Amino acid sequence: MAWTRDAMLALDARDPVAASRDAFDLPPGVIYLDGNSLGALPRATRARLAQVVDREWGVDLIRSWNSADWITLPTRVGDLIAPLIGADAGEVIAADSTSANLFKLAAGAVTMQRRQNAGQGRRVILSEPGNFPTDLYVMQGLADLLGDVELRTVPAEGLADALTPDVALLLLTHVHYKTGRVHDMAALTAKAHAVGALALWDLSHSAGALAVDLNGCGADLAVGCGYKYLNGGPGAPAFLFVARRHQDALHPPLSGWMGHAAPFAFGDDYQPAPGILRHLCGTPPVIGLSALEEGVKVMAGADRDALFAKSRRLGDLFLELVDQRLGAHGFQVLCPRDSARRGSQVSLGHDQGYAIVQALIERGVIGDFRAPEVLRFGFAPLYIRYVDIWDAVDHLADIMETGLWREARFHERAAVT
Ligand SMILES: Cc1ncc(COP(=O)(O)O)c(C=O)c1O
Ligand SMILES: Nc1c(O)cccc1C(=O)C[C@H](N)C(=O)O
Repeated sequence: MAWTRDAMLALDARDPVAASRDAFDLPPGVIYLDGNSLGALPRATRARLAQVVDREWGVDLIRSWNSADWITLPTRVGDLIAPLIGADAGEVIAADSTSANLFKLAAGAVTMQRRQNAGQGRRVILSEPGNFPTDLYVMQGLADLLGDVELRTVPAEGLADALTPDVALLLLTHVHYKTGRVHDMAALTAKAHAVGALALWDLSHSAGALAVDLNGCGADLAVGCGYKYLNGGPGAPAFLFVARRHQDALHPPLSGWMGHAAPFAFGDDYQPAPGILRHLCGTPPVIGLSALEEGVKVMAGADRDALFAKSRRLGDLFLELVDQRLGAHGFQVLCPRDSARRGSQVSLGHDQGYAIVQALIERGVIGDFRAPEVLRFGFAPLYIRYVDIWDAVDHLADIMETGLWREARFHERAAVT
């Protein structure tokens, strides 16, 4: 079917989750297709931060750890995130960054495997080339630190066969940040378990974007970002998940006082807290966690089936419009066309990708560019409308037809892309 702008407006009029856009403060004139990198600002966050800063910090000062319940923020936010990723209450905590959490869980998992009989001879952390850089870098650092551990990377198609009895841990990003491709979490986790390995999933591009069922898939461990689809704000705390069955045996490598069983007893010897709490390290970042709590609340209050169905539809429509309108301009589709195999993003390849993205941003259509030549458009289903998809592709077609992207100013590279 040849889509029209009016047809998109009609889809918005019938969209059961359209009203969730009102929970956000979006700048006028901007089509924001970068919520997969930094989510938009929820309206409630402004008031919450004013309350935290002006009242809780400004007036009540240190008393707020108790009176405003600052101390339970990490577990409270973790419990709010849990249903979004198929986890139970008490299995998720909000803490640190995704990079730090990757280290904490991978180090905990590998050393746990070593202590257990099944760990004899297991020295491989298996991942894939082209995984998000921090995932690979942190594992390289961990391998260096432990000395007898090797990071092995195998392309996606070969991962199932590469799960051999020397593997201690499978570490994968569920939705690939560049291509949007989704791994089969259930099948790969089952294969990992069949050889005695554990599975650690990076859900940075999954949480709040598509249905995730960690416990349904038997996943062992997971991490993910708070500032993307969970709308926690720039540098928001991340989250981590430890399946209940591993919680007693998994020792945190960063054995900080906030993960102690009795932090305010101030004893000399470390005793891990029971359950998920032991994965806290230092003092929780209260302002960041308060913002994250507001972001997650918006998602927690929405109809997630409708939301995730909308995600898939937005991506499908974007691709249909690209096929209809951009055929002559040298774009390649780099993401899966099947929405069941794709996260909430579309990735296109073009050798002038950087300049094209800059020209789009100047028009108020904010996507992003990932080297060497990927244009990435993320669809945060809470606030992206069907008509935004039409308008974004319309601008893209115009930029290509007029050759606007050729202007020299669009070719200068910024430090952060
Ligand atoms: C898949 C993935 N993992 C980890 C990160 C980084 O986590 P952080 O920089 O918050 O530690 C990102 C994005 O920055 C990501 O896309
Ligand atoms: N965390 C970011 C940052 O501090 C600056 C710029 C971008 C980011 C990102 O989140 C990148 C993102 N994870 C990606 O998928 O490319």
